[in-house]
Amino acid sequence: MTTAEARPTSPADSDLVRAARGLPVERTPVWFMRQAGRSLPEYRALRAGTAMLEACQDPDLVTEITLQPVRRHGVDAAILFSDIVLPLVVAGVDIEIKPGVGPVVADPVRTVADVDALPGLEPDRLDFLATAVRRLVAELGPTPLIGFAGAPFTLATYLIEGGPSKEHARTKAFMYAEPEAWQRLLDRLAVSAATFLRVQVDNGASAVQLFDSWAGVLSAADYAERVLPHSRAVFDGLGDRDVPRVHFGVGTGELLALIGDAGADVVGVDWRVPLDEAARRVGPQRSLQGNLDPAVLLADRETVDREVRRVVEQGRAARGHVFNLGHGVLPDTDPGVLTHVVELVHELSAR
Ligand SMILES: Cc1c2[nH]c(c1CCC(=O)O)Cc1[nH]c(c(CCC(=O)O)c1C)Cc1[nH]c(c(CCC(=O)O)c1C)Cc1[nH]c(c(C)c1CCC(=O)O)C2
Repeated sequence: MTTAEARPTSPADSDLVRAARGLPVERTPVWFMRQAGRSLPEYRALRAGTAMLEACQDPDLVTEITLQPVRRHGVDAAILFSDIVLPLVVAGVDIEIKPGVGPVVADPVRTVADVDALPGLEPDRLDFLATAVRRLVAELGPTPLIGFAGAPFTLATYLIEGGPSKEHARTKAFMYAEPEAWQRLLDRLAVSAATFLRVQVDNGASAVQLFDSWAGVLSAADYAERVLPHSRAVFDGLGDRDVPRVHFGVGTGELLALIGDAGADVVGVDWRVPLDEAARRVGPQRSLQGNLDPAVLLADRETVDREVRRVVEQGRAARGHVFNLGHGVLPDTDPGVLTHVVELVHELSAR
């Protein structure tokens, strides 16, 4: 890269991949968790009449929905339109995503026998995923596609609670009461998450993100002993596939160093810890992703601009910075504000 006009010619040389590896970039790359979704009228139109988990298994819909925010906002990466529970659904677990609620499990995992009865994920059931990823990579050209999976702990919370929950009390109770079955459950979830990620990378995804959204409810000691080894197993399941690995959870301020140690090139940070402080906690060996509060996008333009500037500034303390929100785009976000944030981040960070 010698001139300011030089744009990436391949996903492997994109600002997203470079920032994730701590290499110099033309501009701070930006994408948004949940960038494909209800904030976009074109998404709502396309999804009308199709259940979420059906849409995720239709390569035409997956391709189109994944591309929508790339076209509209000019973000620096696409993220596959899918869901963390999809590997379970494909394996045969009865789960429904209820609009406005989240994943609901028909028969929650409550006993050791339930753990042992969980079906495994056969890779040959993922042809739809391979097809969608290949099509996307062809359409995206130099823009990288981020593949993802849910981490074992966060998936276990849905399986055990039976749906979304605040305290995750049943999950923790099971973790303490049945340590061996807990290990087996998280082992199995790690195997299927790794299978899901490998199909995405082997068909052309340029980076992966492991979502451990609810890991922040754990103490550092419990996380380190009872959860981290299984998340590490997911990353290890990628073998020597040379794509950057992002690891994200909400409320993980006290866990940031451990989240990195699980095998990440990039640690995702929510809005609670400023990025300069997060950089101190994570250390100089990893890049950071985040961390604008998604609620800021509902405020006035001055507030949005001030907060975006702050995040870009504080992000300079990190080895590399991928601009994102601290969690997913809220459904009532004005998509025009998202486009504005992309432009502003690029303008503030242009070399
Ligand atoms: C916890 C979690 C889930 N799913 C996911 C997580 C981890 C990220 C996070 O912490 O938010 C991951 C996810 N889910 C979705 C994506 C697509 C890619 C993206 O644009 O980020 C990703 C990366 C699509 C989706 N997943 C879901 C939607 C909304 C469904 C719809 O449009 O009808 C989308 C676009 C459904 C879903 N699925 C889940 C929830 C909590 C919900 C929201 C329920 C609701 O509020 O209606 C489980």
